[in-house]
This record gives sequence, structure tokens and C-alpha cells, in this order.
Amino acid sequence: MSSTERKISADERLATAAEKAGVLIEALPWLQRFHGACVVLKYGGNAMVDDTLKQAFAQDMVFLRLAGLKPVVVHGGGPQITTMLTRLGMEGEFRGGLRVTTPETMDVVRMVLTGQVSRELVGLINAYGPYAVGISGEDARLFTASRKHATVDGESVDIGLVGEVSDVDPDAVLDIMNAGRIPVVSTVAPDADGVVHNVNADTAAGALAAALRAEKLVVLTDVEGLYADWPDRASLVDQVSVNRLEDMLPGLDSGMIPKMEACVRAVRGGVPRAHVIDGRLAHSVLLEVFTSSGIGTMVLAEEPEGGA
Ligand SMILES: Nc1ncnc2c1ncn2[C@@H]1O[C@H](COP(=O)(O)OP(=O)(O)O)[C@@H](O)[C@H]1O
Ligand SMILES: CC(=O)N[C@@H](CCC(=O)OP(=O)(O)O)C(=O)O
Repeated sequence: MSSTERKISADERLATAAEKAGVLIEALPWLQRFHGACVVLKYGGNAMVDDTLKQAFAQDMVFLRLAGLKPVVVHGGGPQITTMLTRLGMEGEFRGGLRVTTPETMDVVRMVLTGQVSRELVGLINAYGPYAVGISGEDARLFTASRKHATVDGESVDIGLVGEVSDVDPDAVLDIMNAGRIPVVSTVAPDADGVVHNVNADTAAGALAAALRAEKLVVLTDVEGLYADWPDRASLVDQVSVNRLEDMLPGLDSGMIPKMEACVRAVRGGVPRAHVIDGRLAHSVLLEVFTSSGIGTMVLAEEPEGGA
């Protein structure tokens, strides 16, 4: 190797090192700001189907924990429930973005969420250390459900054993969190009579974030964020106030409705910021929490600076 070649490779190494140090140091203000903060993350079924992305999400949870934050995971599992219903020869139907849930469907929902999806996610996180503990809305009265109807064409429709979260007792989640572990929450919840209901995971995440007074709610999904004029890709909203978002709610399409309602509930309940981000991007959580690049849609209590 000539001395010129040696000099180029040394220069390249220095440049790469400086770039890496720059990335690390960019996280410093966020590490300071969020040290000790509780962050609720909704990990959605559609962002959960790719093995590499699942692995990256699990790493991100451990990274957050070791960086001094307190992550709480609320998982979905809609596609996984649909797959199991199909395998069992049962029909699945959604109305107003929510699954029509008969008692037989409820058995499958409970089995898939607590017995399959939660177990898998807990295992993936625990590959990096003994952190994740699975918990369901049925445990220690975490969630109490009340019957929820869907709204279809402005009409209220009975869709069976589907629940709204009417009450949250976050003590069991706090116990796990304060022991330095990562709660992984499944969204099955009994009503006041003990009848188990199917709660949409976005809905549960919004309610839990508010009850925990989390610093952030982060909802991962399979689009870049909220589009004001779906499906026009040029209409991605980067910041929106909770007032403006409430005005937009009636015009939104099914999948986004529970997500945006969850953001509204969290921010109205005292969570300073709620985010919807693209779960198809590996390590999108780290980008959201530790960089200033600002990905996805951020919902905040006040009007964003510069209008919008
Ligand atoms: N205004 C909108 N902005 C973005 N996505 C929208 C909008 N309206 C409907 N959607 C749909 O919502 C979907 C996300 O909801 P859903 O499929 O329930 O996600 P997840 O499985 O992540 O919970 C998107 O893939 C998109 O098809
Ligand atoms: C009432 C209702 O629709 N419940 C959802 C619960 C799972 C969920 O919310 O999963 P995702 O976040 O992956 O959509 C369902 O049965 O699909």
C-alpha cells in the first residue's frame, strides 16, 4: 500500500468515526430530557409481520430501557387474529375499524393476543436481557371495559364484545416498570361484570398513556403518519394540535380513527406529545426519541409553531 493510499484510508476512518460520534452526541439533549421518563409504545399488528423489524423493535425497547427511559409496550395483533380465524375456518369482519367480536371470536382474540403475540414479543425483548414481562388488561384490574359500538355512516352499530376502556388501574404496570422491567400489555379487558371484551390496541395505548401520565405516546403503524387527504402522499401531516385533530376525526378512514382517537385521549389526558410513526422503518422508535429529524405525525396540546 502506498503512503497516499494509507493516508486516504486513515482520513476515511477519521471521517467515519467523526460521523458516528456526531450521531451519538446528537442524542445527548434527548437523553437528558427523557431520562427517567415513561414512554408508551403501541406496536401494531401490521408493523409486526416482518422478522427483521420485530427484532429491531425489541432492540429499541432494550436500548430505551438502558438509556434510562421507562418503556411500556402495548401490542396489537389484528393480522395475527385474522390469520388464526381463517385457519379455524371462522369469519372475520370489521365495522368502523373495529372487529365484530362474537363470544367464539373473543376466545380466539384472547388466545392470540395473550398466548401468541405477547409471548413472541416478550421472548424477542428478553433475548437482550431479562426485561420484558407480559401482562393483560385482565391482570390486577389493569383495564375495565365498557361495551363500545362502532359508528358506520353516522349510525351506531352493535359489534359484540368490543370494549372501550372505561377505567385504568396502572398500579401493576407501575410495579413492573419501577422494578426496571418492560411491561408488554395485551388489550383484553373484563367489563364490570367480568365479561371479557376485545379492546382495540390503539384505544388501550391512549388510555394507558394518559393514566401513566407518560411523557410520550408513540404509535407505530404501516404508513408514514397521518395524511390529511388520504391517500394523497403529499398530504402527510407533520404536526397537528389536538383541537385541529378533533375537527379532522369525522373525515378519517377506518384504520386511522382509533389511532387518532388514542392520540387525542392521551394528549387531553396530560401526555405532552403523541406520535404516529412508520413502523416499516427499522429503528424508527430510536429516530423519533433520540434525534431532531422529526418523523411521522406529532400531536400536541397547543397549536404548532408557525400554524398548521
Ligand atoms: N388519513 C389517513 N392517513 C394515514 N393512513 C390512513 C388514513 N386513513 C386510513 N388509513 C389507513 O390506516 C392504516 C393503518 O391502520 P391499521 O391498518 O389499523 O394499522 P395497524 O395494524 O398498524 O394498527 C393505513 O395502512 C392506511 O391504510
Ligand atoms: C376491537 C378490535 O378491533 N380489536 C383488535 C385488537 C387487536 C388490535 O388492535 O391490533 P392492531 O393494532 O394490530 O390493529 C382486533 O380484534 O383486531
